[in-house]
Amino acid sequence: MPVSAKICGLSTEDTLGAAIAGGASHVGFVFFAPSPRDVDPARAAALVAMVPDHVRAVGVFVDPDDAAVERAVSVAGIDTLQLHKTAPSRVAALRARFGIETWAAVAVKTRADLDAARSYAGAADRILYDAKTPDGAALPGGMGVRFDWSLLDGFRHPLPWALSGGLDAGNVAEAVRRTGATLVDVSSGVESAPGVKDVDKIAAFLQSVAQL
Ligand SMILES: O=C(O)c1ccccc1N[C@@H]1O[C@H](COP(=O)(O)O)[C@@H](O)[C@H]1O
Repeated sequence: MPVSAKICGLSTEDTLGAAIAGGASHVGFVFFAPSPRDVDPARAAALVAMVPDHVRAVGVFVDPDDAAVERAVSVAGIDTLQLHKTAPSRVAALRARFGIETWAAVAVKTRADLDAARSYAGAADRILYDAKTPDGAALPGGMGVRFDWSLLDGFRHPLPWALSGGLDAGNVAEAVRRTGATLVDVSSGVESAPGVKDVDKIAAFLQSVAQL
């Protein structure tokens, strides 16, 4: 099964170009002020304008209000929502209102955390399994934390899904082998510092994925 990749937290033309040239299926833009990757809708619009039709432009949000999503969709032109810390009813409401593909992030540390995935059946189009970040952390994602991939063993996924959390060029092959993921998502694993994407790391990650 071919594996595709999302490069998340892009904020510059050169790193977005590296993601597209390297074969990313999805590119992500973070709309969350506390994040070092936060982009405003006007800046995101300039970047999304570079994204070819075969690559999806994903907006990453943390329990957003309608106005924030409206700006990202209508001004920036994102075509997929990635929602962290957002209740199933709210995910369903945003998906219905904006009518675009919608992902629900499920933060995983223990097997019990996977139960949350079932509550998104019918509300989201895809589950993004991400590592739970430490209590009190500034961000619910994008911190390079990974979870125990064996927790997914035998789990009956209620929806199509993707894997994220602490992935990088060196571990993505093992992550895919261990979990069977067909879509992987990386942010800090292709950075030289928080919020600073690295074109060589992006290329290396996408090369690792292309070899799977
Ligand atoms: O990247 C961020 O700043 C961010 C902020 C708020 C919610 C999610 C965020 N990132 C997402 O986190 C995962 C994993 O990131 P990492 O590879 O472990 O650094 C990824 O899906 C990002 O989209």
